[in-house]
Amino acid sequence: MDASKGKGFTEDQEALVVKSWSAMKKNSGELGLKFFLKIFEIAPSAQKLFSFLRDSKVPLEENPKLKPHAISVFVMTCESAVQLRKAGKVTVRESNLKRLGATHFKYGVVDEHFEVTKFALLETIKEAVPEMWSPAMKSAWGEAYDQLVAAIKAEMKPSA
Ligand code: HEM
Repeated sequence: MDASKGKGFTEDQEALVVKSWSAMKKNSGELGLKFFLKIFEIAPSAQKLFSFLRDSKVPLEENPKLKPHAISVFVMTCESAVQLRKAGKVTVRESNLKRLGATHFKYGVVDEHFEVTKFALLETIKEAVPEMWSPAMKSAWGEAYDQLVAAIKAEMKPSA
């Protein structure tokens, strides 16, 4: 293992993330919903951040806009695992990263929300692929998520 490469993110770690995501992909809608319900169970106040939940009369679990955000978190964390191994850093296109930073800043997302979301993400994966789950898989997803969040946070400032 060469720690100077990929901030220590190894081929094995990338493979663990990619393998589990391939197994989960077909159920991503259902998983995405479960994932966000977990976040709101731990941190009910996080619901207030989402304009489409605030202004909506349909029950939370029926809101059609919730799944896409949940799936974005899964997909982008998985992509960040691939990038970490290949490039040693998260390489979401800069314009996208700037937009993501600005959006999350604007909606008032804070460190605690990212923490709760990490916990819920790992729990969701553990329940989705129990036969694959391992401490190594947990730390691979956790690290890919942390690095992605660090890149988003670095751009969390008002948009120009
Ligand atoms: C790795 C972590 C995350 C990723 C990849 C992510 C991704 C995204 C994406 C792609 C959007 C669409 C808007 C845009 O592209 O600018 C978005 C919007 C948003 N995200 Fe996230 N997000 C993450 C974490 C979080 C967390 C932890 C929260 C709060 C619990 C959150 C709350 C929001 C809100 C409130 C919006 C705006 C939704 C609206 O239109 O009302 N995000 N996010």
